[in-house]
Amino acid sequence: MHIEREMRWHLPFYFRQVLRASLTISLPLTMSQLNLFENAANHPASPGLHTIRDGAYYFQPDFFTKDESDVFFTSLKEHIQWKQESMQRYGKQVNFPRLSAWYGEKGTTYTFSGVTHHPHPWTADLTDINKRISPLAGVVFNSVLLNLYRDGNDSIAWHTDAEPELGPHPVIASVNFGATRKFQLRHVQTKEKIEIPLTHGSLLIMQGALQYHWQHQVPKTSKPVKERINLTFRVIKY
Ligand SMILES: O=C(O)CCC(=O)C(=O)O
Ligand SMILES: [Fe+2]
Repeated sequence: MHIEREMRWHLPFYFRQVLRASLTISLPLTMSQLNLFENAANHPASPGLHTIRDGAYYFQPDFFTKDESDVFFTSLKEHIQWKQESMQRYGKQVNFPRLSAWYGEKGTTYTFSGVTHHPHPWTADLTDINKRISPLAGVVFNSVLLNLYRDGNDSIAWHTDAEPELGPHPVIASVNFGATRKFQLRHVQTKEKIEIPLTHGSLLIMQGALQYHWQHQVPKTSKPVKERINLTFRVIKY
């Protein structure tokens, strides 16, 4: 198992635990069992920690139960103050292909496309979700960006979340409710691609160096898909 030296120092508690556990449990396995174990772990969407080139991510397809996820979806859809954001491009104001909202502690402002966003205060749902995911991520998040993808025409283009507000080694936890959409990672140098279907109730934690070496996107799809809500929990330094 190869982990960059730089990353090893920044793996949060949970990742270190999982690494230790997976090393321990793999010891008594026979060679063929080990191969099975590794193949399963190599599937990008299998549950658990994935160490990849220049980074690591943790994925749990059913972190929230179906019932919990149904309740969160309905409640977030209704109570979040969804907004159509837009940006100036070639002298025209262009709408982003999704609705979004920014929530967090007072002071966790976030600047993108030259616009500084002030957060709405945490809601009960957001506090609940934060409490559930924080122990796994090894950090307590102080802000969350929400996106509502209304149908297959909504998307987010290739980008990284390595903004200066997030500090040098950001831990970002992505929580998903509603329709399954493809989440793609692309290595900046090698162009290697990893695809993870983000299912109803799934949790994806991206960590450390990953944001510097990999971009991510949720592409449009011509398949008929229902609405999807994605929450990316972040720690804003302020
Ligand atoms: O919808 C997603 O899964 C990704 C959202 C995202 O990358 C972002 O908000 O920065
Ligand atoms: Fe992102």
